[in-house]
Amino acid sequence: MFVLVNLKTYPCDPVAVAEAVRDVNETTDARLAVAPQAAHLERVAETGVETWAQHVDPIDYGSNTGHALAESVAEAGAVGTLINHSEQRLKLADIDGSVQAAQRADLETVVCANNPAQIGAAAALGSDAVAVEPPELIGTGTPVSQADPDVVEDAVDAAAGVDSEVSVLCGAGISTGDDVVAAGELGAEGVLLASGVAKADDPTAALEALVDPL
Ligand SMILES: O=C(CO)COP(=O)(O)O
Repeated sequence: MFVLVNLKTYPCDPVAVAEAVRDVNETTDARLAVAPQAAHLERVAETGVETWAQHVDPIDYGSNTGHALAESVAEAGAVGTLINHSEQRLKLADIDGSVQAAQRADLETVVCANNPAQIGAAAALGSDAVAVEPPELIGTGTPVSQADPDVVEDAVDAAAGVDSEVSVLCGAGISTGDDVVAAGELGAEGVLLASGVAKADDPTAALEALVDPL
């Protein structure tokens, strides 16, 4: 299972969480990575953890003030990027452009979507993976894999119907090892999560509990 920890703009210490992710990654067959804010990418990547960006824009070098250029994200140490997170939604054409920008910079891509219908559209854009995250469950602690298992199964079916190579992650409310196991049983190859680690008093303990049953 791929466990991608999104730090959003939570007021956690990104380097401390990155070190926890790096260290727990050494103890498990699961693949762990962390997605800090753009301003923290370099410091996080220097820990040696697998580092992802939270977003890249559908742009190239040039006059694009305030945008996230895929090449700069990669130079800062990111090896992959989220695109179209529920908190950073893009138009379809811009999702397509961001996937192409990320691929130009050799970044792995996960395109997020709110529901299985959007997953089908996202899977058509050539990303490495798609992630279904029902917005109403994000940050609630109520896991999508248990509260709304149909969403995960339908997302897996929708992606497979478009591109059998694209892997499917799920996210929203995931915070325990049981949640991750349930996601896997529904066909997801990984999970996206945030508050369960970024807001934990002890991120290492939270991560250990997440991967323990895997
Ligand atoms: O948005 C998410 C991950 O990208 C999910 O957030 P939570 O894990 O806090 O529900």
